[in-house]
Amino acid sequence: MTNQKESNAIIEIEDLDFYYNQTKALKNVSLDINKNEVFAFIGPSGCGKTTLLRVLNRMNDLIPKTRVVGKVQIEGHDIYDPNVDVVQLRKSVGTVFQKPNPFPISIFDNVAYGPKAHGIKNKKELMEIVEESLRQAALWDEVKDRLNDSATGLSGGQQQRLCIARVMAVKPEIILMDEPTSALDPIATLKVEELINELKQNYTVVIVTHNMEQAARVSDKTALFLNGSIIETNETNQLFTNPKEQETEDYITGKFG
Ligand SMILES: Nc1ncnc2c1ncn2[C@@H]1O[C@H](COP(=O)(O)OP(=O)(O)OP(=O)(O)O)[C@@H](O)[C@H]1O
Repeated sequence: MTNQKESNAIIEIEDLDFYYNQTKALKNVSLDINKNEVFAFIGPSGCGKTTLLRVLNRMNDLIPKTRVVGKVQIEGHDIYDPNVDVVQLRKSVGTVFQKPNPFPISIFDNVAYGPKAHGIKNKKELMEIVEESLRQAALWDEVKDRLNDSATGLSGGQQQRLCIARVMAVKPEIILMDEPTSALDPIATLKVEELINELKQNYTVVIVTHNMEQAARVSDKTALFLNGSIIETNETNQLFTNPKEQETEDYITGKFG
């Protein structure tokens, strides 16, 4: 087992076990993720990638009978401390889901939704946030003349970039992406991948992907999961070209998974 410890970490996970009722879905996971890094979780179906992603903004709290053992720190704070404000946590750790899930309201209102919920009422300020977020999501030029149209009229790829803009509008530190392109065609996928490359200038991105080529294209570091454990964490190009563990080599050469 190879786990990595570094000092510039924005996310620090130490000896984490995660249970769904009696089932242990994550076992003794330790991992550091650095600021402004794109970090990919790969591994076969059911190995715990999504579970770990959801640990990072306490989305698993919504599932009854789940239990976290161990330490998860973000920016030096234990996010499982009972005093943590979970709404604030989810503001600073946003999520983009597998299927684009815009609200059935206008493009503008989708992006303004989060800032409004966090108390911003000034129209000019909201307009600035909406424009900036849509620009950052590489969608502004495509939608600037139809901001009042329903978001459901956008293509799947545009909807996913809108969901990314929606997350960015509340100015998170970290963006979690759970298979963000699996419902998209290759061109829309490419656009989202290009966007991920841009995002790391301002954000830390953690991405779950089934697609090893995608991990290789977009991420700086990768962790391979098997059966709830991390087998290897490494620089992405090292992990794919010169894996340290036999199981990594077997996985990336398609011997299982
Ligand atoms: N809500 C849940 N209740 C009970 N068990 C769950 C729940 N969600 C996931 N699990 C179990 O936890 C384990 C890890 O699942 P998880 O979804 O994290 O894997 P994954 O690597 O993301 O898989 P995939 O690539 O198929 O999405 C699996 O055995 C799964 O069946």
